[in-house]
Amino acid sequence: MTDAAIIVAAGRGTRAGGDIPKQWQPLAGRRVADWTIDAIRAAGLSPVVIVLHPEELDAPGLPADLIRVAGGATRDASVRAGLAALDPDRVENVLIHDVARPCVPVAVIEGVRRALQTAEAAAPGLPVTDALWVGADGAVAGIQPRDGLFRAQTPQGFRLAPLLAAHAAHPGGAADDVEVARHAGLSVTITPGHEDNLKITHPGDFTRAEKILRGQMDIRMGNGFDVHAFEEGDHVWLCGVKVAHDKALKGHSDADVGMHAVTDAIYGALAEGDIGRHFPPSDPQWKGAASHIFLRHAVQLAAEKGFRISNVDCTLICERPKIGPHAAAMQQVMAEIMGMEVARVSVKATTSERLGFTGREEGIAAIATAVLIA
Ligand SMILES: Nc1ccn([C@@H]2O[C@H](COP(=O)(O)OP(=O)(O)OP(=O)(O)O)[C@@H](O)[C@H]2O)c(=O)n1
Ligand SMILES: C[C@](O)(CO)[C@H](O)COP(=O)(O)O
Repeated sequence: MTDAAIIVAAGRGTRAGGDIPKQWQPLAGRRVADWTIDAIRAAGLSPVVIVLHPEELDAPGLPADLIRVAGGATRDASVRAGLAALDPDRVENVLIHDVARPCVPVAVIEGVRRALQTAEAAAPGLPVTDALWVGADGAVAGIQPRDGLFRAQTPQGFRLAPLLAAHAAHPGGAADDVEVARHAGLSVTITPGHEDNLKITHPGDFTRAEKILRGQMDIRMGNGFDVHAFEEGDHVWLCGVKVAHDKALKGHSDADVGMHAVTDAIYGALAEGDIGRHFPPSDPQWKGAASHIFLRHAVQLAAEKGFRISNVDCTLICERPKIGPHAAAMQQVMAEIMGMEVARVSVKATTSERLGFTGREEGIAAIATAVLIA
């Protein structure tokens, strides 16, 4: 039995403004929804259902393992659609989260899951700390005691079977799933919420969320440098592309000097040494190996450590062959290997003005930079 998640993302975000619904608007270099999905997946919840507006069911760029479901006209209708996609024989608990809360700290999610070990329902809340007024016509008409009042957050967690029954019995129009659960008589434990777990509701909330996410980011940068000498041959491999040439590059593997520099930049950002440490040249199994094996390993290692590659930039240093005609293809191949957008992969070249070993056409050098973000 597993703990599943439902991310409700079918709303229109009318209060947030903008040309597109808030979940698809940019936030700290990605879309709001991308941050929310990553936060939920990082907590180890599985399966993850995402409830989308019927016209956005084929939204691009979402992880392939998400279960996509069409939502309804209200939040509770969307939650019911998400619940229907879960298998009660396999899912014990379900955590329901607003896509509009992209900065949810993992501790908030863990707090809910921990409480569900004994409670039938649990949700994060923050005690109200400001004085509360009742307003009328722009004036204070009364004071509302704040004792015992909480601001409700998500994810809200429940045993799946009782929550399904609670939603089936509810007349509709609930603000959240805690309201539905309580209507059915379930007891809901309050777990610690967090100020960072704001719900993007109005235009100014994007700036607040961006500050929080940028503050949480772990940004690493690495560089890589590699050189391979020429030998007799009729082509070279550069950044995954076979380029016809009147020489070949000499090396233990396929001698793809550009891909090696990028791979070393990723290892460098992770403080994980270089290719030679992970694929020793003394090991005969790597003789003639295609360099994408090394690059894939570095990318996998980054993912295991919780990093995604934000961008890479590689400069090839040679007089010949001319790189310009092949640069777009090189970027495409490298992006595919790394699972990145092509626009985040740069391959360019320079000569060394006929100076030094590259100038004398004795070999090719490559330098690369990679930025990783967790
Ligand atoms: N029919 C709806 C309405 C809301 N939601 C989701 O419920 C969450 C909380 O709702 P809210 O913040 O109010 O989002 P919107 O409904 O999109 O915003 P607005 O009310 O400003 O239009 C959001 O993640 C939203 O996508 C949903 O899945 N289906
Ligand atoms: C579910 C919720 O985020 C808990 O605070 C909140 O009730 C959603 O309210 P909205 O009016 O749909 O934004």
